[in-house]
Order: sequence, then structure tokens, then C-alpha cells
Amino acid sequence: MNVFLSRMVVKAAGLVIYRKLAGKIEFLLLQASYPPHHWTPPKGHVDPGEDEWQAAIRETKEEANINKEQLTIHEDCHETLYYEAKGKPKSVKYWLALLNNPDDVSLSHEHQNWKWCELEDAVKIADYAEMGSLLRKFSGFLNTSR
Ligand SMILES: Nc1ncnc2c1ncn2[C@H]1C[C@H](O)[C@@H](COP(=O)(O)OP(=O)(O)OP(=O)(O)O)O1
Ligand SMILES: [Mg+2]
Repeated sequence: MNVFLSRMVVKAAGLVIYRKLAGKIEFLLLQASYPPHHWTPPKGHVDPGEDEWQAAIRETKEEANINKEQLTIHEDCHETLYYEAKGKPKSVKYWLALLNNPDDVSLSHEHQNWKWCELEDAVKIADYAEMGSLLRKFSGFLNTSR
């Protein structure tokens, strides 16, 4: 991406959180409380003075009430999505993270629901093609690193 474009891009970051339950891997998706009520992993905008890593961890705490200490973040498994949101180019960097204990999740006012989904369901519910590819890639990472 050239310098001009990279300055215009709205940066966001988040964590693709998964848990292992009954031998299955499930991904956490949160549903926006505002239209189009889309489902994404916890994520949000990078604040001034913050980098993407810090934003991913802060947003996960704010949106899903999950602390860094409850997670094992796979620092080497990450991917950035680029799309247009509200007429502006947006980038969202996601890292993969295990929720160590399959604890409850609680929501911020920005979300109205959450779901733990196995891969194929997560791909369907998250809906966007690039998010589907990202989830498949992260799932592949888990299958080869186990
Ligand atoms: N992977 C995607 N590809 C294309 N469009 C997407 C994708 N994810 C979400 N959108 C759409 C849904 C919304 O219309 C719009 C903004 O959604 P989103 O990027 O999730 O940010 P947001 O404004 O809801 O919250 P946040 O503060 O968490 O970034 O983009
Ligand atoms: Mg958000």
C-alpha cells in the first residue's frame, strides 16, 4: 500500500478467540447491536498513541470482558483484512488467541449477542468472504501446530 493510501486507512485490530470444548475448536463471534447487525470477532479502532497489538487487547477486554491473562495469543498467527467501511478504507489486523478456560463472555453495549461456532458455522455467520478465508487460515494453523 502506498503512503498516501496508508494514511487514509482507518486502522482497527482484534483477536480471533477460540476455545477447545469436548475436543472441538470453537470461534467466538459477537453481533453488533447496530445495523447491519454483523458478526465479527472482538475488535475496534486503534486509538492515538496505541499500536494494533495494544488495540486488539484493549478492545477484547472492552467488548468481550476477556483479559490478556485469560488468553494464549499466537503472536505468529495474524492476518490483516482490508475493506471499505462508512466510505473509508479500513484495515483490521487480527491475531489468533486461545481462551485458556472456556469461561463465560460478557458483552459491551456495542453488541447484542455472542456465539461460539465451529469453523463452518463461523464462516457462514461472519459472512464476509475475506473473514471466511482468515478463519480457515487460522484453523489450518491450529491443525498443523497441534
Ligand atoms: N470483513 C468485512 N468485509 C467487508 N465488510 C465488512 C467486514 N466486516 C464488517 N464489514 C462491514 C459491516 C459494517 O457495515 C461495516 C463496519 O463494520 P466493522 O468493520 O465491523 O466496524 P464497526 O464500525 O462495526 O466497529 P469497530 O469499532 O469494532 O471497528 O463494514
Ligand atoms: Mg468493535
